[in-house]
Amino acid sequence: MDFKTFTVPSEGERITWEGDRLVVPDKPIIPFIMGDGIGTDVTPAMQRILDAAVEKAYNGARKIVWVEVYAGERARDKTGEWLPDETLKAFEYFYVGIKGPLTTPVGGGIRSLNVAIRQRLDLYANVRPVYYIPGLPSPVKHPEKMNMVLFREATEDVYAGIEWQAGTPEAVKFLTFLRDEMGVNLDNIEATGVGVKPISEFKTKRLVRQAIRYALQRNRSSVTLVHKGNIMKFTEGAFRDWGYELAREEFGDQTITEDELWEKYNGERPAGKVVMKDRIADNMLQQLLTRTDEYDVLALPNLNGDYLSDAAAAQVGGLGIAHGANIGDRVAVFEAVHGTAPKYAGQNKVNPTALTLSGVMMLEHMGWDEAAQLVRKGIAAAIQDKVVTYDLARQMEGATKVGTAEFADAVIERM
Ligand SMILES: NC(=O)C1=CN([C@@H]2O[C@H](COP(=O)(O)OP(=O)(O)OC[C@H]3O[C@@H](n4cnc5c(N)ncnc54)[C@H](OP(=O)(O)O)[C@@H]3O)[C@@H](O)[C@H]2O)C=CC1
Ligand SMILES: O=C(O)CCC(=O)C(=O)O
Ligand SMILES: [Mg+2]
Repeated sequence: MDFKTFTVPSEGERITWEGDRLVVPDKPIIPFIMGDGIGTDVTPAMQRILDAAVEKAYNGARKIVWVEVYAGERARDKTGEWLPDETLKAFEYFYVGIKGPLTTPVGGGIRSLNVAIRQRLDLYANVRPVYYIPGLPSPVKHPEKMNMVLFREATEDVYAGIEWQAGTPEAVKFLTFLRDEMGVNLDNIEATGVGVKPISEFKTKRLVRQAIRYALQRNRSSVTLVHKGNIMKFTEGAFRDWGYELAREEFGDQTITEDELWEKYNGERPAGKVVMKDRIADNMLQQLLTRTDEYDVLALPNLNGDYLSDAAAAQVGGLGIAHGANIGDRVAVFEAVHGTAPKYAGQNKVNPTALTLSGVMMLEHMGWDEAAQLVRKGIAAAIQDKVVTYDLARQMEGATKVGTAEFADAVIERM
């Protein structure tokens, strides 16, 4: 495969698939996007930590061969485009990659590149684990009760980008159609913006399938469908109904509903079965705080998943810790939950843990569990020793506040 915007390193090899198995060579080529804003702070720190862990775990027999692919401001400067096709092709070709955050302007300008990457590579499950690492500061009394994995649908919902600005001919045409042809009671058509929220059976079911499989493989107790289906009946309500339907159709022997749990099993979950629940999203946001340990795996439409990920992360260290992955059927691109935090860009200040733990998810996806464990150990020890970046230091007593690069050093020393 020929690329013009970057040179494929001669040293490494490509990760491939053999049937259902990911085949990872000893020197896999991993494409990465540096990211805008704090991307240039956290991405090199993450790479340094992962490199040290791989070196230590395999005594030099394995090595990640990084290759920068371009998106966002660096792509615009280099190629004149925000998201060159080649970048998407690189992720498709190399199958596993990682990205720093990319800026999206509010109210106008380019559409989200982060969303575009997920949509165009069909990375439909945005997976975000949220759990407590001992020693993390928290605004709640029992942060250790938090242990959830969010499966957020990442290709549709209001993120599909089907919307028109107030006063444009498209908005007026669409709203006039709704009023005149569909009988919708609308006034002020000339001064109304409008967006469309597609939620489909196929895309809901494939997301819920991944969530249930994950729960079964890891003996997690429940999968909760989080929706606002009382109000958005045919989108979020349908998300709930299709989720339950999928569980019945494909996992009938391995899942039970909450009603069955109480009626048939007296509240005692039978071994090997996952309890399917659903909650309305506003209630779920308070239950994150009040009944934290009653929730395990969550499956959510795109917008709910976006909101809930940051809210849940706040209970266990915040956005400096929150990590994740975008997983499709073949390709996976790992990324932190946070954005570009522009006010801290280039200051060697922010926490690289979120992107580094996303890198740990990448190592585990590759089957490099020994290296992943070393990184987890180093991060846990640095937090225990209270050697942390500003975000955690400001919530702790007796912490040693360090910069991004120095935190990476502290992790490496403790691996
Ligand atoms: N996937 C992606 O690439 C994402 C991109 N974005 C984009 O990022 C831009 C900025 O978005 P914004 O809403 O400000 O959200 P951000 O997540 O970028 O930042 C919000 C706040 O979270 C804290 N924070 C974020 N990252 C870290 C970190 N690594 N270490 C410590 N603290 C951190 C900071 O808090 P404090 O101020 O309290 O110190 C920061 O001000 C927007 O253009 C948005 O579209 C947003 C989310 C995801
Ligand atoms: O794409 C963006 O700019 C924001 C996306 C976001 O907040 C997220 O994916 O969590
Ligand atoms: Mg978000």
